[in-house]
Amino acid sequence: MQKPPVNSLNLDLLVALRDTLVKLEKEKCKGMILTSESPSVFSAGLDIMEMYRPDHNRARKFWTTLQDTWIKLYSSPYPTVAAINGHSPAGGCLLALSCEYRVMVGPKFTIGLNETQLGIVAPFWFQDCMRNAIGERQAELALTLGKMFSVDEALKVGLIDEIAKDKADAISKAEDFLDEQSGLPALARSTVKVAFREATLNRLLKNREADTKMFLDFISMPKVQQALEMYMQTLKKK
Ligand SMILES: CC/C=C\C/C=C\C/C=C\CC/C=C/CC(=O)SCCNC(=O)CCNC(=O)[C@H](O)C(C)(C)COP(=O)(O)OP(=O)(O)OC[C@H]1O[C@@H](n2cnc3c(N)ncnc32)[C@H](O)[C@@H]1OP(=O)(O)O
Repeated sequence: MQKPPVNSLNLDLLVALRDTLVKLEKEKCKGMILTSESPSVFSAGLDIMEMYRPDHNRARKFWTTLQDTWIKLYSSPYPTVAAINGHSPAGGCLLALSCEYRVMVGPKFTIGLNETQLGIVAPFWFQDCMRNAIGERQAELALTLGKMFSVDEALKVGLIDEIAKDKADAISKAEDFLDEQSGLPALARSTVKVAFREATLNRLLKNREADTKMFLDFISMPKVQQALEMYMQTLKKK
């Protein structure tokens, strides 16, 4: 990802990510490493400006493109690794959680689904991804708190799989994971992957329109708009 300054996921970046994932699958990609050009941010999550005083049609397109991107990434037949070389809140954490393996550069960055702290709610499929990675108990604690984990905490709870000392080390560890996968029969590998992920995927696939409506209704609430405005101001003042 290369959208300065913080790889916030706006409609354009989501379209680019989705189209890349579609292309990789078509071209029978053998494996993908998702990382960031920024030296300190993997992705700042959804672009707040897409949710603040939105145009209804654009907001719908934004959300359905996010759904498409997640479905493609989460169900990809080829192996995927997130080399998390910077902070990774909210939607950034979702991207990392949707890969099969996570290597994060330590020690100073943070990762987590922090939505509750912002007065918004992590959608059920964000929550499912966290639950699948760290288990029911830890996911409930993390999501109700909107907890941002340090790299050490993330490793301890199973949110990431390995710590790297810098980006090059993260890429090297990610390549080791892909090398291990490349020795396996591809169809057997992807069938097992999809079987593990099917229930989570189907939950969104069967409820896409309801999920979209919930998002549009939620961001239309004056209280949510106020919370987003205050949050944007805090970020800008900083
Ligand atoms: C009852 C209802 C039931 C169900 C609900 C149904 C649906 C739910 C509805 C909605 C759910 C929506 C889900 C949202 C998930 C998200 O992803 S929300 C986004 C959360 N992201 C964050 O909280 C991260 C915010 N950013 C940061 O913490 C820091 O920027 C970060 C640590 C990433 C980097 O710090 P630093 O390097 O110091 O950079 P700056 O903070 O100085 O930022 C640089 C400029 O970038 C702007 N910016 C940062 N983040 C965002 C962002 N997410 N969107 C847009 N813009 C962002 C920041 O303002 C700075 O701009 P400036 O240069 O000042 O103009």
